[in-house]
Amino acid sequence: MSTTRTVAVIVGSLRKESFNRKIAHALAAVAPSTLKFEIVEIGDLPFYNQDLEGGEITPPAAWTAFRKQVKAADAVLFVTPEYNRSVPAALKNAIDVGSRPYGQSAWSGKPCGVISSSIGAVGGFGANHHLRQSLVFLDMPVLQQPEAYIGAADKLFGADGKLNNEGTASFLKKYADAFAAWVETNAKG
Ligand SMILES: Cc1cc2nc3c(=O)[nH]c(=O)nc-3n(C[C@H](O)[C@H](O)[C@H](O)COP(=O)(O)O)c2cc1C
Repeated sequence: MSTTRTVAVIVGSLRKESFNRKIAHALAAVAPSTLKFEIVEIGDLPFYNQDLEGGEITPPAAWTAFRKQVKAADAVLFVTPEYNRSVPAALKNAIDVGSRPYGQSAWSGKPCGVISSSIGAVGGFGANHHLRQSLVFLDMPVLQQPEAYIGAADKLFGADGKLNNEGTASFLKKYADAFAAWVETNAKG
């Protein structure tokens, strides 16, 4: 019997009707049942500020809760838009918050995947690869193939918020299967 693996899903957009959030849900719906996806919200995390923790100082409760949620997961899936050819500030802040205090990073060693999506044709390639730069330093094994740059995101969903593009649906299935195998190979324990 396969082990159930929990996946912390980090959505880089804070927008209620975010296409990236919808993509995250669409992927979870077709993924193998061994993966349990939980979106970990990042919108209420105060900006990282080293003055707010260390020694006798109690860090913001939202940071502590976020770190705990990420640490509890077996793997991480980032689903993010591209902002000005890079990673949205909210996502970068979440990465920074999770990476501290020094030596206690919540990210360390967790297998992960990166899906980027935008309404443009390039599918968030810039954000995808800027994010990968941080993931190297955070020591997170990243799924390499298939790469996931999903363009024209505004054309993929119906009025009910459901994916209505067959090509994208079958790509997400392929991605989810590869991600499940990657997590199984790289998860600790
Ligand atoms: C501040 C900002 C910067 C953006 N920069 C880019 C960009 O560099 N490349 C791109 O393809 N789309 C860019 N967009 C458009 C996004 O692809 C679009 O807003 C998309 O819907 C964001 O994803 P979401 O639906 O998950 O919020 C930008 C949007 C915003 C708000």
